[in-house]
Amino acid sequence: MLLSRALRALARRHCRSVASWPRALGRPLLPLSELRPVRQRSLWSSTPLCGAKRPGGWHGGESGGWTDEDMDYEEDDDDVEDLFSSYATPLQGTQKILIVHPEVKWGARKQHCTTADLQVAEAVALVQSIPNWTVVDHLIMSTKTPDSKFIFGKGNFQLLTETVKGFAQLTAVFLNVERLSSLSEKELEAAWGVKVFDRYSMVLSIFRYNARTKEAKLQIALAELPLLRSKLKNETAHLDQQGGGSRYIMGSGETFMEVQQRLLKERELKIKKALEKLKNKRKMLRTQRRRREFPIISVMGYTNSGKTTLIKSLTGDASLQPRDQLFATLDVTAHGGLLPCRMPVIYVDTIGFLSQLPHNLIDSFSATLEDVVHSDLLIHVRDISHPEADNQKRSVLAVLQNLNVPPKLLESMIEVHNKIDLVPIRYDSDNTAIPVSALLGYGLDKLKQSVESTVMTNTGRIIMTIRVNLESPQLSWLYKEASVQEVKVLPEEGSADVVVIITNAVYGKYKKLFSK
Ligand SMILES: Nc1nc2c(ncn2[C@@H]2O[C@H](COP(=O)(O)OP(=O)(O)OP(=O)(O)O)[C@@H](O)[C@H]2O)c(=O)[nH]1
Ligand SMILES: [Mg+2]
Repeated sequence: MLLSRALRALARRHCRSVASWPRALGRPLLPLSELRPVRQRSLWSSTPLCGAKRPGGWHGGESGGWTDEDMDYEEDDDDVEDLFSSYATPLQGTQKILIVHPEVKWGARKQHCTTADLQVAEAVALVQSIPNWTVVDHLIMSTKTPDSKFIFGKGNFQLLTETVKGFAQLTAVFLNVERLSSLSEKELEAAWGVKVFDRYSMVLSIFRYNARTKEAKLQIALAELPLLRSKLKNETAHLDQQGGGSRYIMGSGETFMEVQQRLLKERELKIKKALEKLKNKRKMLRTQRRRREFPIISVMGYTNSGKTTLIKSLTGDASLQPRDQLFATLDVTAHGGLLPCRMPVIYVDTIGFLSQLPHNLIDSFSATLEDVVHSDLLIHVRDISHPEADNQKRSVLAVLQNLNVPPKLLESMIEVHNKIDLVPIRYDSDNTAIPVSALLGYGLDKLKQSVESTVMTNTGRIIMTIRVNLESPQLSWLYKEASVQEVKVLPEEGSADVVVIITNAVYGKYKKLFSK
């Protein structure tokens, strides 16, 4: 690694380089060549449901409202592309990035639950999520003034500037802080002569790279608005210094600042309106699923914990593409599966969580997470081999709390301890959590049993035997409205004993229709 003389001095005196840190926290990342974007069009995948017969209307049915094409597209695609592309973080080409992690050693801003090394490791994994973005080196540098314009004290900042300038090929610096003010960003870029990222703009770049659907693109466009607003503030301040920012534009009755603010407001309204339309559509899809009474199981957890891999193992859906990459899944997709009792269920794959994500970034994606709130069961997937597993759990639970998930749903949540194949000793979870390896298929039977019993309880379903008259439409009605498990024909009596999984409401309807 190319270390300038200044950097070596700096590393010796003021900071620790973590160049030896294992990639992606101990697990080798996939070669970059394998990290290509793959369009995930898997909602209601056409993969057979573990060899079972699809229930009527499973793949579209009479209402035809079951595929992600429905969420995907209408006449105003051009508008969305316009909103998405008119402000782009620099994605093209190769980026060679120096990661700088400001470490606060004392006071209220000190992070107690984690270490600087682990935070740097996550920053490395973030950068490496985008193909052709590489980490040139990473530094941990202490600061007593993390909120100041230059983040570091004068001496450290000077040394850091020399270091940055010592890297001939460097294209960007990633300062591992939640959010830089646009003034700081501008001044740091001026001092270092390269692009400067904070966590907000880094995560947005990854989102941009992975966004495929209209909804994801609009959410990103919304999340970029605060950046545009603070940039505008800076530009106007700069123009004001030259006496231009608050001058009226001829004939318009508005100043430059006012025109720009108005355009941003219009943009925001347009994005929100388009998102609202999609939200209504999502609601409609949910209602349709409900009408068919398939239980919905949302699989959520920290990014890269193995959510997509787990759903792939549970459903056999070959179209799912798990990747060793942060935020590989940006769009909520649904996948049909069968429980051991052969009841069809829907597994919903969700966007991963990340600690220290600015609130408005989460807010922009909250519509996507609404499906979580409306599920019948939550599965929390944790990468138990990860050194930050406990902190990750805390972050996930904090976000769930903010989403106003009903307490009953939270209490019945199943915790899955994934990646046990990476834990060197025999793994036994210390509580009710279920240890699995989604990749190798360990522990899945126990998980399915637990999912089945919790889904039954949460949705008020029961297994019962109903005697039906074979001359009446009772049996075909049950096939349509409930989940028929077994039919034992009694030829002499012209009837059959039918084992069904049925909700109380549907059983009530059955009795009303067929009891004499
Ligand atoms: N060794 C091992 N690797 C696993 C296991 N489960 C998932 N992985 C790997 O972990 C990486 C991330 O898996 P994903 O399923 O994409 O994780 P995710 O939670 O969906 O990630 P995001 O969509 O980015 O939030 C992939 O490289 C998987 O192969 C497991 O049980 N054992
Ligand atoms: Mg995923």
